[in-house]
Amino acid sequence: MTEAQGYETILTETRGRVALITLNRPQALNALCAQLMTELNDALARFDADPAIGCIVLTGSEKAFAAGADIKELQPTTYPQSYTGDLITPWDGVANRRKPIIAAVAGFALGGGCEVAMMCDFIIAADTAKFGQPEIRLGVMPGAGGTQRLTRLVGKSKAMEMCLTGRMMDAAEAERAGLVSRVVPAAELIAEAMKAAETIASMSLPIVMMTKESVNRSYETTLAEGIRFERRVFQAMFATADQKEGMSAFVDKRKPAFRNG
Ligand SMILES: CC(C)=CC(=O)SCCNC(=O)CCNC(=O)[C@H](O)C(C)(C)COP(=O)(O)OP(=O)(O)OC[C@H]1O[C@@H](n2cnc3c(N)ncnc32)[C@H](O)[C@@H]1OP(=O)(O)O
Repeated sequence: MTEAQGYETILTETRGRVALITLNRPQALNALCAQLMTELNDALARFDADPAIGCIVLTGSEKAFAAGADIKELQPTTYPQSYTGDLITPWDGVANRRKPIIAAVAGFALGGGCEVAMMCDFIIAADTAKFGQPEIRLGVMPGAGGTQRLTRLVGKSKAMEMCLTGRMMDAAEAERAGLVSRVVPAAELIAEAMKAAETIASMSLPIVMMTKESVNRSYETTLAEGIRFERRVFQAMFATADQKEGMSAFVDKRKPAFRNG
């Protein structure tokens, strides 16, 4: 079902328990202007809060997932405006959602576009995808988490090279480096991302959310703390009806019917 929500820079659609958000500024290669980020955040918050939605797919166009922050908007910004306006902090809304978000990337994912893709829980790339942090060529550096998330995903050497030279990585290199979970033919990108999202959305929502939170914890804490966190969350899962249903269904040789409780 396509929904008219009054957005101008994104399109939203729901298919069963999956929400599909498409960045929609084709004339600017989906450059991430303030309005687009506000609309994206609003849509993500709405789907995150909607109990009928179990997973979100975020995509762009064939030519560009997003070619970065909107350079024309940023160009006249002064330091006081940048500091007091805290321009990039609203972008954190993408990373702070509790339901899984899959980035389906075709074409350019550059600068802020690469950073938004990395804020998602995993990236499925079309064979046309190109990733890069070219900010240095504009006289700045990544400012929406790129120096941190890229380094954690691909390691210091490759992250340093990409941030210092602005070199782009193609889809095959991105897969080898661990930036993307897999590469698919461009014509199959949305179908593959939707299939993965439908699989996730068919699982128990509380268990999905606890799993996402636990994996993310590995970025933020020591191994010992992370394992303690995982242990507590794992123990709590035995208080859910879906744990009983999932394991009973296995024993009974039938498909589980999760009730998200
Ligand atoms: C600073 C922070 C926090 C984050 C950032 O993301 S800074 C931006 C980083 N991104 C870039 O530097 C990429 C900029 N874009 C390009 O280098 C090229 O557009 C390209 C290599 C992605 C594609 O080149 P192509 O020749 O195929 O297309 P263009 O004619 O260059 O672009 C078409 C159309 O889109 C406008 N465009 C592209 N990217 C941006 C952008 N990031 N911000 C604003 N506008 C962008 C481009 O100006 C052109 O529009 P006009 O025809 O109206 O000039």
